[in-house]
Amino acid sequence: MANAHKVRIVARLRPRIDGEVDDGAIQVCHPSDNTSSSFSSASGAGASYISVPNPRDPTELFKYPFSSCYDQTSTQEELFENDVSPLMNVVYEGVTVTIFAYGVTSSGKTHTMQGTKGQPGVIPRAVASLFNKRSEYPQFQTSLTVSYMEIYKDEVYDLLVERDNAPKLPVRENHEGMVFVANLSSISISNADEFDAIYGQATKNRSVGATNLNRASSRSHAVLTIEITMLDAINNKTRIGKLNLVDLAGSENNKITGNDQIRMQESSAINKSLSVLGKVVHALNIGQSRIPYRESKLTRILQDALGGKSVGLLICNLAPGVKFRTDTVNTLKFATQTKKIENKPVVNEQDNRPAVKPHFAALNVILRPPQQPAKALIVPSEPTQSFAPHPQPQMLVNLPRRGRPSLVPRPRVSRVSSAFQPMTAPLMQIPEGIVTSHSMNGGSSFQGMTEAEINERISKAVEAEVARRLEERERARAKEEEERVAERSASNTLPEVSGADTPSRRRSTRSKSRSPRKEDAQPLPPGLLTPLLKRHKDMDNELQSRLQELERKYEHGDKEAKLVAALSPVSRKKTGRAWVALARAQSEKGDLQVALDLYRKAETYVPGNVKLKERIIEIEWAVKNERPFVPSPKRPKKTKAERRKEKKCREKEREVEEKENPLSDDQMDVDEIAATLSGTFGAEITNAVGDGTPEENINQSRSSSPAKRRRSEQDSDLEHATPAKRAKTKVVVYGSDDEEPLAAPVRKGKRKLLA
Ligand SMILES: Nc1ncnc2c1ncn2[C@@H]1O[C@H](COP(=O)(O)OP(=O)(O)OP(=O)(O)O)[C@@H](O)[C@H]1O
Repeated sequence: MANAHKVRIVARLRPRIDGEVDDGAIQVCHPSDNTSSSFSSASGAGASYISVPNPRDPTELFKYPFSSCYDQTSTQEELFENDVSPLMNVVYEGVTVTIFAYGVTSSGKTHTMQGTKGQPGVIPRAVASLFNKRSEYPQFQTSLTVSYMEIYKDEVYDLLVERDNAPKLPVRENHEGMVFVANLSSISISNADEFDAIYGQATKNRSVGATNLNRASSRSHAVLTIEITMLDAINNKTRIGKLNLVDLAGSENNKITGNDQIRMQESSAINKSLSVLGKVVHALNIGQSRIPYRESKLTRILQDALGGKSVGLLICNLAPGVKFRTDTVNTLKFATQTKKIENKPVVNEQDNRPAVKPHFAALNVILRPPQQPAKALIVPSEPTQSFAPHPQPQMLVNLPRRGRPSLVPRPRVSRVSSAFQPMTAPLMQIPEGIVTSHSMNGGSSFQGMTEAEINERISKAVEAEVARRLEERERARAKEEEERVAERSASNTLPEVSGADTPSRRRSTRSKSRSPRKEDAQPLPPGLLTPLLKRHKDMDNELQSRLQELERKYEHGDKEAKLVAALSPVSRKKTGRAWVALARAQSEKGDLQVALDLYRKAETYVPGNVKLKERIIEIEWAVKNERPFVPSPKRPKKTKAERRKEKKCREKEREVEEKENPLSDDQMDVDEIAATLSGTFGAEITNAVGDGTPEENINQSRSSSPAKRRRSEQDSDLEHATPAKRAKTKVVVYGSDDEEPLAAPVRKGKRKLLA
């Protein structure tokens, strides 16, 4: 599955809840569907769409077509069967699927994802479906694990451990660029009931609080991951499918949530992370080279679902209330942009057959990490905390190395069903020591080792290698010397036969002795050819040993390339630097050939370094032409003042950037998100108004600026507009799937298209 796959978007409008003012202005339209179905999932020109009046201009109607649109009467079952169930097969194909619910606070995200006992949502249905589907894949021995985390105030917590003891978990990236949450626990589950018990308990750990808008408002983003490991014993392969179910916290307008200080802080974190999500989506859409995933933990963790290797489904939840109108428009604009994002899903499958090639013994000895004791099986429903320094890798390493990092934490402790043994074969055919660490650690190449220990091992490896090379060089020199002595003694003998020992004479004598003319053929004195024959033998030996050396180097080079790939960028740089230092020392000593070898070695670790390339070319030239190497003069070091000046310049640039982009403000609230989204998605958005009661509107208009009052009036114009007035609207269609404007129902010639 290497083709691009766009994120699928479905919209769901929830029913009105008690005390809510619903003016019926948000409509779910199914133009190609004349039946009274509560949803439609046609695509193309006849696609269903959500229509919303522009909160600032009642004569304008926004239309948002999506893959499926669910109205207020839709059921949990309909949504699951129509849009979620087909993705369960994709998980069984070994692909990561991410489903996330997005919407303003109280729009029904938790209801859709979690549901209630009577109306179970996407999560319990998906897990039940995954268990049911096991029988459709009899070729696999299947095991399922669950992990569950929340991102609360931009910190990650494990929901499978007691809330009081839950530490903040770090988000890390392994050398494959895959993002994972370190030390996140996961539990093996063998049936849906077991899952329900664990999920029910874990959900109680989630941060929930009451606001004016929702009695049980989620104060965090929750990410539940189900991982299926499928062992194909016949073909000796393992496939891993993942399902990420994400219930995002809702964006909030603090003017109407009535939040206290704690809620305000939560709200600020929620809104900030959502605005970063908006920025990421925007950056992906305009093809920016830098996607700001790192600006929030949420986007880092969702990285794979946004332009990564997974299949994505966004459920866009909408609230019908008048007071949510602006936020609803923002939600729809966000969804419209998200549907343009293309992912490149890949199948996570690995071959378990053991590596054929022998291991690279030397590096293996030096770099092999300490052996870890076998990990105990973890009893389901009793999540234990592992303190292993490094978690399991997130995805299989035989995946293509390009592409964006993976989403979702792979559990730090492998919990396997007792039905079969865990995978034991290395995941990649690279030196054993490296493979072991690589395959057992998500974040580091060397299991259980600190950076200092890794560096120490690297330096030892480098030193050993250099010592070996120097020794070799010495041996070669001694041999050369021996040859020279032998040659000299041979030429000392020759004058007895051929006269004075001038170089030209020596040359001619040698040529004569090699190809004697018949007429010159004379019996040579006994023992005369012995040194020459010895020399030939030596040359043969040398040639042979050089060939062997070459073969060894070739082999070594291959291993080394793998070693380089297994190191983190920092370790690569450090190792490169160590080689350069040694090379420089050799070049200063005048041993250019050794220096050249060492520089070349350094280059394998830092291939893009231009200076290093130049140095190699210079030394190569010097060696080839037997000239002394004179290094090109060093660039003068920058003074403190110059460095300070440069730093200031950089800071100034950053400030300008931040000014242009107000999203970096931690205290951002929903108004700012609206402003950002308006910039991002091309329409002007106002602040949300109150709940529409006359008293509140009066109070609000008294306290607000004239501009805000004007907007407020326009909003209320629309709210109280008659259907006839609303019918006299211009229509703006956002992000139609086929980029064709939908037919405008009214007001000919006044249609605007914002793609
Ligand atoms: N489709 C629906 N049918 C019936 N009731 C619904 C539906 N969707 C939501 N609700 C009700 O609306 C209220 C708010 O829903 P919910 O808590 O799921 O919103 P939310 O988007 O998760 O909010 P928050 O972001 O604040 O956590 C709940 O009382 C829920 O039962």
